[in-house]
Amino acid sequence: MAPEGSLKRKRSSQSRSRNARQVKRQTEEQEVRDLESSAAQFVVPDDFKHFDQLPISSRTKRGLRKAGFTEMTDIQSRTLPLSLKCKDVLGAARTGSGKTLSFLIPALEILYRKKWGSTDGLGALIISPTRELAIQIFEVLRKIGPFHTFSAGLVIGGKDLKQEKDRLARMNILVATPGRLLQHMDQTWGFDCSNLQVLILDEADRILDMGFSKTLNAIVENLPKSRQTMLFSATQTKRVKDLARLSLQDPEYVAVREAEHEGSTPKNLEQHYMVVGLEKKLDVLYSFIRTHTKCKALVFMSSCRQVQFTHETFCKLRPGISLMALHGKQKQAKRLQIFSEFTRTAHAVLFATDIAARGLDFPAVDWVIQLDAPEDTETYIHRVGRTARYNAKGNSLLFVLPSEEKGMLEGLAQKNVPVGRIKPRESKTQSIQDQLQSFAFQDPEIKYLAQKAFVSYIRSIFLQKDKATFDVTALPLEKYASSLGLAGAPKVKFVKEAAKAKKAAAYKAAKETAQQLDADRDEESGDDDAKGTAKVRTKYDRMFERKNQNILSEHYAKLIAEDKDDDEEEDGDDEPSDGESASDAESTKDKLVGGNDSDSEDEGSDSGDFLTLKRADHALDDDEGDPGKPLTLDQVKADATNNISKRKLLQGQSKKAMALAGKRGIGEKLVFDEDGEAHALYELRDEDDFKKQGDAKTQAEAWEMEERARLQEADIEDKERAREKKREKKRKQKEREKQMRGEDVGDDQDEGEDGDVVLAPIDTRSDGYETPDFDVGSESEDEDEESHEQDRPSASKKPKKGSVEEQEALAMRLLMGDS
Ligand SMILES: Nc1ncnc2c1ncn2[C@@H]1O[C@H](COP(=O)(O)OP(=O)(O)OP(=O)(O)O)[C@@H](O)[C@H]1O
Repeated sequence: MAPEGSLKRKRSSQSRSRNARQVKRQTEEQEVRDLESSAAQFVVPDDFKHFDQLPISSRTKRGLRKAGFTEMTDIQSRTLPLSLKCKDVLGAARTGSGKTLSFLIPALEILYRKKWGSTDGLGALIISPTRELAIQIFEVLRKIGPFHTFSAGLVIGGKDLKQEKDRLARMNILVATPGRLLQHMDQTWGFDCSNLQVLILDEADRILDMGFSKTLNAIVENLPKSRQTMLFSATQTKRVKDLARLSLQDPEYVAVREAEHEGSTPKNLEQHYMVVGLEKKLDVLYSFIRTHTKCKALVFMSSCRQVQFTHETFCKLRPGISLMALHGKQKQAKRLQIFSEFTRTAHAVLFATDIAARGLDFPAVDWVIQLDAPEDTETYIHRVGRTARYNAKGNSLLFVLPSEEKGMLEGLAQKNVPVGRIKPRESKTQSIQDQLQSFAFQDPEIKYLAQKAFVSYIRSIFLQKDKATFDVTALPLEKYASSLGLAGAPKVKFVKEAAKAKKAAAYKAAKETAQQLDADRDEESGDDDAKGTAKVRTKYDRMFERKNQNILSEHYAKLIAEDKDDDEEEDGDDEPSDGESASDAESTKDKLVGGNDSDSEDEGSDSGDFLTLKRADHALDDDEGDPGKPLTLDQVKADATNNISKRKLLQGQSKKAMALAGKRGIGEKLVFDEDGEAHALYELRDEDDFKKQGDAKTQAEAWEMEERARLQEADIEDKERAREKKREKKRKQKEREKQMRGEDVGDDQDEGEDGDVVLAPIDTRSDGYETPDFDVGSESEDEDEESHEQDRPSASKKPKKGSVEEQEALAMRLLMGDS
C-alpha cells in the first residue's frame, strides 16, 4: 500500500495536468474564436512577408518553423489571406514558387478552426495528377502538420487497395490521385465525403491533360456543394478556367507572374536551346553527360521506350556518372525508389518522360535537358521548372530539330520565355553510333528496345497537335535508325499516312484557292452561270472532267500554249499597265474556254495549270469506277503514253495476260491419250468402261498393290542415295582433318575414290554468321532434307522417265511454249 503522502502528491499532479489540459483547451478555443474573426477581418500589412504575420494557429506556426519556413513566397503571401477567409481561389504561379504551402496551410487551418476531430470524417481532399506528386505533397503535409491531431492518408494507385480501404474511413485529410480516389468512392464501404470542407486541385491543367476530366467530374459530383475549393497550376489554360467555372464559387484569381510582367519560368534559370539533327541527338547528349559528371541533370524524352533504350545503352557506355530512369512503364515501387534515390543523390542523370515534368520537387537539379521538344510551351515551362526552384539557380537546354526551330521559338516568345541559342562544339562531340550498333548486334534485347524507341518517337511526333512545328514527314528516318544502332528503319505505317494526308491537304488548299480565284473572276465578269458552277459541283461534273481528261488533253495543251503565248505577248509589250495585262489575259481565257459547252471544263482550265498538272496523279482512284472491263493491250499502251498510272498499266497488263493465258488453257491440267488427244485430268470415265475393268474393290486393291511396289522401289533407291551421301561426307571430313594436320591432300585427292573432288579452303575468318540472303544449305541440311525425303511418298519425287507425270510435265511445258 502506497504511503498517504505519495498518494496525495500523485493526486495533486493529476489534477495539475488536468488543469493544464483544461487551460490549454480553453486557450485553443479562444484561439479558434480569435482566428475566425481575425482571419475574416485580416488586412494585409505593408511589410507582409512572414508566416508569423498570418492569422493562423500556433500549431501550424510551430510546424512551419520546424520545417524551416519563415518568409512567404509571392504566391503564398497573395493567396493565403484569401484562402484563410474561406474564399475559393484559382492560383497561378510559376513552377517552384511554393504553391504547395499555399494550399496546405489553409487546409490545416480551416479544419482546426472547425475543431475537426477523428469522428468527423474526411475534411480536406487534395487531388494531384501523379503518384509522385501526391507523395511529395503528403511529405510536406507531414513536415508542417506534426502539431495537429488530424489523421492524414495517401491514396494512390499501385498500393495495397485493401489496406487503404481499412484506413480510409478514419482519415481527416487525404492526398489522392483521381483514378484511385474514384475507385474508393465507388467501392469502399464507409468512405464518406459528405462532410468535406476543403477541396484542392493541384496541377489542375495536368489533371485535365492526363484525361482525368471525366473522373474529376464524377469525383466532384460525390462531394458536397457547400465547400471551399482551391485550384492551383503553374500554367493557366482555357480548360483550367472552364474547370474553375464549374467547380469554384465566386473565386479569387491570383496570377503572380501577370502582376510582375515576368515570364512563367524561374528568375534564376538560364535557358538555352540547340538546333541538333535527329541523328545527332544521342551523340550530343552523351557528350554533354561525359563533360558534366559533377552535376545533377534531368533529361526529358517523349516516350518510355526512349528512356529505357537511352538508359540501358548509356549505362553500358559508362559515362562516369550515375544514370537513372523514370517512366510510366515501371512498377510503382520502382518509381518511388528512383524518385527518392534521385532526390538524395548529389550527382546523377535521370532520364524521364513527362511523368516527372510537373510538380516534382527534386532538390538542387542543375540542368534540365529536353532531348525531345515539348508538345507545347506549357510543358516546356513545367519541365524547366524542375530546376532553379525557390531561390536556387539552374540551367536548361532544349534540343530542337531544324524543322522544329521556328515553331518552338515562336511559342516560347509568345509566353515571354527568354531562351538563347548555343551550338554544340563539334570537337567535343563524341559519336556513339558504332557502340550502339555493336550493342544492338550483340544483344537482341537492345535491338528490340532500339526498334521500339524508334517507333515510339516517330509516333510521338505523329501524334503532336501542333502539326506546323512537328512534321513527321520531315524526319530523317534512316539516319535516325542508324543513330540508334539499327541496320535499317523499322517500317512505320503512319508515316506514309501522314505523307498522304499532307499531300491531300496541300492539294485541297490549292484547289480551294483555285476555286476561290475562279469564283472571284466570275464575280468580276458577272457570269452568274459560272458563279453557280464554281460553288456547287456535282459528282457528275467531276466525272465528266475525269472521263474527258485524256480526250481534252490536247485541247488543254493548246489552251495553255495559247495562254502562254498571250502572256509572252503581254510580257513583250512595251508598256502594258498591270491591270491591262491581267484583264487581257482573262478575257483571252474566257473567250477560249467559252468555246466549250461544259462549265466544268471552264473550271478545269481556269483553276489553272496546277489542277491540270496534278490530274495525272489524282485521276487514278477515280478510274477504278469501271473495273469490269479489261483493257486491250492497245488501250493499255495508248493509255500508258497518255501518262497513265503504273497501277492501271499493270492492271491492264495482268488482265491481258490472264486473257491470253485463258486462251492457252494454263492452269488446267491435261493428260494425253495414246492418240495424242488431250483430256482434262479429272475427266469422268464412262461408268460402263469402268465396270468392264472389274468391280471397284478389285480395282482398288490392284491400284494399292501397284502403288506399294512403286514406293518400295523408290525406297531402295533413296536408301542407296543416303548411304552414298554419308560415305561422301565421311571422306570429305577425313580430307579436311588431314588438311588441318598439314598433310598433302592433293595426293589423297588423286588417290581417293573420287579423284576429282576439290575441297573448299576453310575460312578461318568466318564468324559463323550468314545473312539470310546468302544462307546456302549446308551439307548436313542437304542430308536432313534427303532423309526427310525418304519418309515422303514417292509421289513427291521427280517423275520417272516415261511416267504419266513426266508426260504431263512435258505437255505443260509445251503448252507454256517453253522449249
Ligand atoms: N516560404 C518558403 N520558404 C522557403 N522555401 C520554400 C517556401 N515555400 C516553398 N519553398 C520551397 O520551394 C520549393 C518549391 O515549392 P513547391 O513545390 O511548393 O513549388 P510549386 O509552386 O508547387 O512548384 P510546381 O509548380 O513545380 O509544383 C520546395 O522545395 C519548397 O520546400
